[in-house]
Amino acid sequence: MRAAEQAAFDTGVDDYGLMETAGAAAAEIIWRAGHKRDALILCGPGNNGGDGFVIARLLRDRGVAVRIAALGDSRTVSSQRARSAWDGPVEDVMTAAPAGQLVDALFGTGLTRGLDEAVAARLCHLSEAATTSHAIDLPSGVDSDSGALLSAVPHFDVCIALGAYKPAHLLQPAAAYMGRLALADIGIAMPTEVHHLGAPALCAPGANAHKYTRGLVAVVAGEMVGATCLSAEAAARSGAGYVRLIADVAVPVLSHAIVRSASLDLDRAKAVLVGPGLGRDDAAWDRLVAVAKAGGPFVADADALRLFAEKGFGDLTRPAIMTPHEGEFSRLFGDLRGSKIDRALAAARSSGSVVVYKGADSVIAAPDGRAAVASGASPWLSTAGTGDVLAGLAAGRLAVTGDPFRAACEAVWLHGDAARRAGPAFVADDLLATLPAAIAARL
Ligand SMILES: NC(=O)C1=CN([C@@H]2O[C@H](COP(=O)(O)OP(=O)(O)OC[C@H]3O[C@@H](n4cnc5c(N)ncnc54)[C@H](O)[C@@H]3O)[C@@H](O)[C@H]2O)[C@@H](O)CC1
Ligand SMILES: [K+]
Repeated sequence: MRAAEQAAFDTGVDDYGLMETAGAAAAEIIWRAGHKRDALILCGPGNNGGDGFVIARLLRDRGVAVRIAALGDSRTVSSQRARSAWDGPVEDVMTAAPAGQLVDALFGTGLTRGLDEAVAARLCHLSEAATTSHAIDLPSGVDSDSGALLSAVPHFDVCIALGAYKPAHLLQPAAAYMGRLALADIGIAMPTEVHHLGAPALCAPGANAHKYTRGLVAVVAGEMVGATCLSAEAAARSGAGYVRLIADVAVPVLSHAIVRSASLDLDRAKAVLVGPGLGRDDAAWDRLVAVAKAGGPFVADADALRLFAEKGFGDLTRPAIMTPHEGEFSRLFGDLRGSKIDRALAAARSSGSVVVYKGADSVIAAPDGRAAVASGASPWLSTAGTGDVLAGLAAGRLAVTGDPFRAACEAVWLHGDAARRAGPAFVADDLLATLPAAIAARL
């Protein structure tokens, strides 16, 4: 963000002009949400506080009863200018009375440490006392680059991101405190490769499609066929044309459309899934090695990730996609530094695989530096078997598209949307029923 701002300054945009633009964009969003409800604007010492002074002036010009409470003096040139354009009184944050709307312009991207305990408590109190609370750029107390909470932060109704989403807007734990995210355009082009995962555009099969052109997915079973079956069923509903389940043991209930093979028959497979229900014994490792040695694109999940973490990749073909949760990720890649986005990108770069680093904030990272973050997933997804469904979907979309990053993004989106459609308290099997509607919505 700082580099993008500097690039704008280099082309003649001035610092204060940018603050006026940011303040106007934020004021417009607040106005639409709250209209003439009275507002208390909390202004910090830096440019975030400067934005607050601009917002206050513009809301007052629209007839809103606005009060300002500042945390000390304004210390940057632009924020001093914004403050001098405000001719009303300035109260003290520690003593100001609450209002119907609270606007937090204490600290933004310049935050370097947590707020003083008393200030953080005051922010929480004033926010809870308001009907609507807005955070300008970021909730004060949130670390912009990692999404960590450096001090107590209230739950905001709206967070107005200025210019671009920062990692904290998408990553946990911070993202849970943002409420509705609003992106304010301040006319700065962001060179970032990190995106909020958007809805994919999917294609229906062409008029001449047949099952092989739509993609054959081979799903490799092992010890626990239940998990493998969930994956296979998800792959069968992913848009792929053919699912072959490779299992040399009896398989309980399965759609009749899923074809079984006792041998490791990967013929015509456009994608292979290995891991869910695989087991971790020598036979499981042999199967995994056989899949990797076959050389085609494959998705590794669950036990396959555990086995790779134990035994290393050696000179085996790397998975096209890996889908680790937190524990699997750290076993595979160790303690990497930086935000979850940084860690996912480092893992993708070092492994040469697309990495879906799962969680409440799943990060999809590609070896070439692209990344997308899926935030706002249903917390009901935290139930057994949903990972098997995601892995099946990823393999299915890989067979359809042939593009690991795109496939992983589509799979994560469809998985999240299927969960949303399933409502509360579903079991992983229920996602199979809502997947076709999730796909239909994206055609
Ligand atoms: N030209 C620009 O740089 C623009 C910046 N904008 C706004 O400016 C913000 C960044 O402004 P700043 O870099 O001035 O930083 P902030 O306003 O976020 O913070 C101000 C200063 O407070 C001090 N500080 C940090 N943590 C503290 C703590 N816990 N307690 C007490 N003091 C603390 C630091 O010295 C920091 O530089 C953005 O989030 C955005 O809201 C927008 O106005 C758009 C234009
Ligand atoms: K803020």
